[in-house]
Amino acid sequence: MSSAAAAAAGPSADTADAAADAALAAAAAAGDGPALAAALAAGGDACAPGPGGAAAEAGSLECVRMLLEEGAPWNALDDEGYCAGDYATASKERSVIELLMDWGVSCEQLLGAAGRAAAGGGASPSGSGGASASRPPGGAPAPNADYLSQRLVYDGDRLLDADGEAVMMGWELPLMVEHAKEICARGGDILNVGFGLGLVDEEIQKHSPRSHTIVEAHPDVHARMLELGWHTRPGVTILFGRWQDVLPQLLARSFDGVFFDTYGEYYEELHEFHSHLPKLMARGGIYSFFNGFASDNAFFHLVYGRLIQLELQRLGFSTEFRRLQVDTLGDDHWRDVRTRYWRWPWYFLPVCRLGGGGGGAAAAAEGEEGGAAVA
Ligand SMILES: C[S@@+](CC[C@H](N)C(=O)[O-])C[C@H]1O[C@@H](n2cnc3c(N)ncnc32)[C@H](O)[C@@H]1O
Repeated sequence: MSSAAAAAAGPSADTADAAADAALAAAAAAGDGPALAAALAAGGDACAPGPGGAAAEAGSLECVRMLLEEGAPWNALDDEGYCAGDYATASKERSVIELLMDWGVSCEQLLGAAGRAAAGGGASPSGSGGASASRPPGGAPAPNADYLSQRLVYDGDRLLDADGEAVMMGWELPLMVEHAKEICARGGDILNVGFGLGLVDEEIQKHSPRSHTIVEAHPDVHARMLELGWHTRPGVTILFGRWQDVLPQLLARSFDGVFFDTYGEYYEELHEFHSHLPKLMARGGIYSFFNGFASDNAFFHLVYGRLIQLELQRLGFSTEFRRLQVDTLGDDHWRDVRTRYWRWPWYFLPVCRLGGGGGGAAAAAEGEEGGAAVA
């Protein structure tokens, strides 16, 4: 703890200092990150004993900063499966949350850049039913090649892969209704990447866009689209192939609304897709994506939200997240599904506008549901 911080922290600073030293020593001895979570686990007791309040928070902040600077990973989980950010969130220590959030974002940015430079690297999974682990190293051209070559099963209101992983499920319909509403707010030409169950596409159709382009890579899904007659719908164009492969056709157009929801891809693929958006979209156009990154940990999920928000900001987008309520998903929802890929009662729906500015469905909805920036 710096002397300035110690002075500001008041009488509890000495105890906090001692606890911080002990936590730091423990972290150094263990050489791992769980000490960081452990330091905050007991409501911050290890960092800043006492009843809480500003002094305790200042103690926690300095303690966490020291641990991070000593190399404790920001994202290590303790035995309970929680990270330091989860504990800081639970005890509402805003400054500690901010520190961990900023640290996490910086680390992920650096890792991403390093991975890209090495044409490989780790990332976090995406996609509605994205349940896979980190992206395998080696920079394989199609990270979901296995998925794209296996048989899929349409089972009522869900689409499963050969391993029983859910590619898309009907419970997401209320989310897709809102995604469609946002990207169609300006009307015009709409692009959707990833058909799945066609939920978002059915919703897009209800907004009567001037044109509606759908990119889909899986042969079984494409066959389903033809079976359902999507190719005969007025204004609809189906591009069969990976979005990466049909990109030249997409870049020949300009879209007013874009939605991205693939399966078995990773943050790196989303990052790459984003890099094309300024060319793909008309000024004032609205972009959204299925926000399922790191959905097994609330804090990591928020870090990814911030990371993507910053990335889109650099590309000229303003991003806000609308918080939507998700119905309780009981056991019946997950019958025969290998991985329960969603566990939260909320969903942060991204609304990203090229060129910034307000208005649109998101602004209209803000009064109703309350807009939420990530963190
Ligand atoms: C989660 S589903 C999309 C669900 C859709 N939003 C809905 O409302 O039903 C993901 C879809 O993306 C497709 N997909 C996966 N990788 C792709 C890629 N690189 N390019 C285009 N489509 C892809 C999958 O085959 C799958 O149909």
